[in-house]
Amino acid sequence: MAPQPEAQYRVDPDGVAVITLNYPPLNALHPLLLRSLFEALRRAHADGAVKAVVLTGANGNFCPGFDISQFQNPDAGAGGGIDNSINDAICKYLEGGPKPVVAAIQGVALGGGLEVAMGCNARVAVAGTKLGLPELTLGIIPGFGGTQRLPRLVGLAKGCEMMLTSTPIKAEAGLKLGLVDAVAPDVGGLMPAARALALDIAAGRRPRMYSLTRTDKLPALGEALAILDMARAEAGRRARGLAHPQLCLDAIQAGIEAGGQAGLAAEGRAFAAAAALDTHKALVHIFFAQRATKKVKGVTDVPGLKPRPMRCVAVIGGGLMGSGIATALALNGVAVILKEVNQQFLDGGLGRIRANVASRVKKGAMSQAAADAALARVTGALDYGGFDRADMVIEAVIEDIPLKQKIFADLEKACRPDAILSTNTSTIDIELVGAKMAGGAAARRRLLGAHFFSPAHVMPLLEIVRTKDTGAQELLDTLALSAVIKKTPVVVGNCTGFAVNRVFFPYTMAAVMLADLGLDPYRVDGVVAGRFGMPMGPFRLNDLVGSDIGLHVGANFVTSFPDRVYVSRLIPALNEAKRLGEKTGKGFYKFDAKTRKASPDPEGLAPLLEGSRREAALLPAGAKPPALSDADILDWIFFPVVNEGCRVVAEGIVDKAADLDVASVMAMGFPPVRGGLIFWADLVGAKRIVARLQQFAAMVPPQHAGFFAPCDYLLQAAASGRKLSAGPPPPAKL
Ligand SMILES: C[C@H](O)CC(=O)SCCNC(=O)CCNC(=O)[C@H](O)C(C)(C)COP(=O)(O)OP(=O)(O)OC[C@H]1O[C@@H](n2cnc3c(N)ncnc32)[C@H](O)[C@@H]1OP(=O)(O)O
Repeated sequence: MAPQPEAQYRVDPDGVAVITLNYPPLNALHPLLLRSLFEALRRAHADGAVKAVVLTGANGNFCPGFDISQFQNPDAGAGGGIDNSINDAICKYLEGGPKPVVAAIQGVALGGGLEVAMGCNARVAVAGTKLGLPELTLGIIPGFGGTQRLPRLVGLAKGCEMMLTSTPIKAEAGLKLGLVDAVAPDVGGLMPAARALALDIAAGRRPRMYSLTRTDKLPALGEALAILDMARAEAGRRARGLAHPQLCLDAIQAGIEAGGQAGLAAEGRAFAAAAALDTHKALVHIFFAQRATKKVKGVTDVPGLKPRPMRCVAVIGGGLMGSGIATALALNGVAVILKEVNQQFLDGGLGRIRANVASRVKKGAMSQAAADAALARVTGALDYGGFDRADMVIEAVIEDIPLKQKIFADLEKACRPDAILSTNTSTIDIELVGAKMAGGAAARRRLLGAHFFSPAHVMPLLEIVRTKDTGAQELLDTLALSAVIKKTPVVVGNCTGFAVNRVFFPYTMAAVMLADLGLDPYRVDGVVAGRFGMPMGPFRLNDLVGSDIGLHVGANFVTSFPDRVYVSRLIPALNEAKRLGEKTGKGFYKFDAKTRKASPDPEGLAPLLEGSRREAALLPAGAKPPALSDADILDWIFFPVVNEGCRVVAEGIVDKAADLDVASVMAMGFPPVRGGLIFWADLVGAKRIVARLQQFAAMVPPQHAGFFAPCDYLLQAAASGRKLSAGPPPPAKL
């Protein structure tokens, strides 16, 4: 039976009523839990035997905030049903009731969880507890009084910073700032400390504090307004064009100018305004989609199937990818064998791992002792001796099919029969990689793709590629490993480019087509990055990846999907001119030798563009480039991407459409505020996308029209009104 939200109530002999939030796993504030909490508080205030109240959480945790699933519940109403009645109840029963209330916090107090705690008269937290208001990452603002109480407890500048960055702080920092009143060194010390504090307040031995009406941490009005102005400018810079950070600051400002109570009313209005925006829906979707990637049909739901520990992983190839993968493993407690073909390459790979780890120490992300421990987990190897220790192998050599085939044939002999054999290829068919393995079905069970994104120790996604033969056990083990190394996994099917690269090949091709039509590449990049919110435009991305790699990878798509690729002279011309991008100092852009900063290079690019345009002949001789607006440019580039995404969904390459949303956000930088590729496409509407694709197809010579041809899945959605995110309809019953 599903757990029921409940605030448990008991009164101890010392006169302390203990109210325990209980809603597994983490005690999120479901509306029923809130109702039960206020009911328990009413009881405590009415009970003559109760002197004081301690509010705590079950399941080893205090509270991660309002139950986010309520935002997706159509019966809950707008904004999950949150209205000012909750703020009124916090004021009446937590902060201002007849008995003092002390929060006893462990695990996390986030969002509404921290807001409830701040509504108490004091807070005690276990060392290491995380405290924060991350609502902005969900496209909303704190709605249980956080915009008012946090600045009054920690100061205006710090409060704004905590809300705008959504970054939690630890209890120890909270003590220094005044967010908590005491820190218990361990869980055992929590309840006694909270109980003693509550009784002290009840007996008048300690003052009873009301954070909503405190002003001692607030600066004078002029200074406060200057801080808010700065915060607005910073929010504008960080969250380009987004409304909810500004709404959050509006609510804070209202409270500074007119007092906490007026601030609560303003907060309610600002919350409702933020909750009505698509940004909020998109970010909530990404929150759950990201967690759902870990649940894979036929793998994580198989009764009795348990992940095996991956204690030692061998990485073959110490280049940029291999050393990044090895770094990610070593940093997270996994022993690594790094194999290279000669001492010079091995030294290079080990050096890169050292540099990756050192940079984390330099940034303050880890201690030198932890860095030393991570490096001690890495062993270099020039042959397969010792590979019998490996629970898994990740091959990360160059994209050369015969070389990979030889490696996998060798691995079959060198590794234990239960070891997982994986390749980090970004495009090559996994079955082709394992084609020379002798072991038949048993060998094919343990073969899979483990596709990392560069730099592998930083980028958060791991694409796990299954063939039709990959075993559920091996997939489960790899999913578990991804959790150990803190990557979000997406399990995908085997095809050219898998999910991520396949969906994004039209991104560059559509952009190159625009350049061949006479549009300025720098304008295109500006629109895609500045207006749409990608981290960089397609031409700048080409320079980051390298024109040589782009050409090589692009060739795979030309072979696999000849009906819908756009082949131009432009990228080959860049290769011939040695304009490979950042690594040669020039590509579409030129790069400062010292700072590596990119700047446009229209003169250098002009001859290449002219040559490519001439050869492409997309326009009749002498015709002017089409007058495309910024919105047209975005449609031109992203609708073919959506179209390919629809094919990926329809073919079952992803388990569910939301997996593609997560993959597009985490690997390609698709703006999370748009909810990922397919979520965004549903907001735009299949009908409009089809109409635009057909319009674009008519603008180019017939031999290129296939690039824009809508796939069946998209056409059917446009005709039926079915959501693209719904996945392929089940086969009709005979
Ligand atoms: C009015 C108010 O101001 C509005 C709000 O409070 S909005 C909510 C604000 N709070 C947040 O944004 C915090 C969201 N949660 C988190 O950041 C992380 O879950 C965490 C840091 C608490 C824990 O992280 P981690 O240990 O990696 O576990 P994680 O997998 O994320 O969560 C465990 C489970 O709890 C669920 N969960 C966590 N927080 C939740 C929440 N606030 N509501 C509903 N479910 C939640 C997750 O969906 C997951 O469920 P699953 O096992 O079924 O997939």
